[in-house]
Amino acid sequence: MELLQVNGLLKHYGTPTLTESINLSLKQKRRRSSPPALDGVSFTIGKGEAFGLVGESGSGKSTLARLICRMDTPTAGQLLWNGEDITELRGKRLKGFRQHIQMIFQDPVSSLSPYQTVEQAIREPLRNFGLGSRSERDILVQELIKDVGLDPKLASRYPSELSGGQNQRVNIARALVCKPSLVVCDEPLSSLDAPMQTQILTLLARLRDQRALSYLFISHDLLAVQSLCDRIAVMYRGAIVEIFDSSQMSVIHHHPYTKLLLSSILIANPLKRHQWKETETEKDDKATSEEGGCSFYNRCPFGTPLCREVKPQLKLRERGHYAACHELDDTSDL
Ligand SMILES: Nc1ncnc2c1ncn2[C@@H]1O[C@H](COP(=O)(O)OP(=O)(O)OP(=O)(O)O)[C@@H](O)[C@H]1O
Repeated sequence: MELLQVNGLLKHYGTPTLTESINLSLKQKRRRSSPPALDGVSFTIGKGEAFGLVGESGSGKSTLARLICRMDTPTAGQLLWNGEDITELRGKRLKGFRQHIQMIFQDPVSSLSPYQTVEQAIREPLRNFGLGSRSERDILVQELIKDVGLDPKLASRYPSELSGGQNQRVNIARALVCKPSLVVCDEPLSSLDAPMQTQILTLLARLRDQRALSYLFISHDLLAVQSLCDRIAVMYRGAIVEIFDSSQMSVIHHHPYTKLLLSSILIANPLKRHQWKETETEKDDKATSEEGGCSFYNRCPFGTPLCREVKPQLKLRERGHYAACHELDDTSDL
């Protein structure tokens, strides 16, 4: 059985409240309701699996992370945890569930209280969830400090007295102290320099093996995701446009948006990376997903009238490879 099953998640932030809607005309309502942050997202994460999520800024990655951790509720859709529906969990049951999914955030310093030492920050979740006796907590905290590669002498230091990498290790220890099954890592490398990114990636890989953890690993960096994850999902404008095994990244026929992401890795000069974006101006600006077509149509060099009219569905192409693209329909039918 899958650890986590995400079924058709929809999140709409821009919907006017009931009172507001009464006073708005239909035209005003249409203008007020922005496109959904998540538009029917479905995937699964297996036990012990590292599942990567990539996509540009604003594509809905953090929204998805927050919904999975039940820090926010979806507008529609379903979340199953070990087969149990957790979409509507409330109160004590929700608090109990939170122990099983922990999150690591982008900014290691602001994720920690400036008034807590390393030791206090790691111990806090144990107290919140009422786990272990005082001496058991002491042992767990000391073990974790060593396990995440921190010098035990740093235990009494505050975040301002540590480097970014050391603070991120504290966040990782804090996330692991309650022995979660799934850790959601939301851009955990992006505020670190390159050597530190490699160290944290290596640490996450080791901890996963040692503790049989599952990860939802979110990043802009496709290579970092490939190095850690078993499978990769690519998000564009609130939808998953492709899912593939990371071992297949260099051999499969990708969705055009993934090709664009891959080209940004392969083309060293940043000014030459986004040449595809210029196609936006060559096409009818009104032809967007709002009218039912492919949301990538305006940026896609392969777009056809069918892409403008009909939204492509995420379909199985070959073993482990799903993509939402009419162009790939043609190639897979060959
Ligand atoms: N609390 C909120 N209220 C209103 N709109 C929001 C809220 N949070 C996110 N959004 C909108 O939802 C969309 C998705 O945002 P989200 O932060 O999930 O994207 P992201 O892919 O994580 O971006 P980034 O990589 O920059 O963090 C964006 O259009 C954003 O403006």
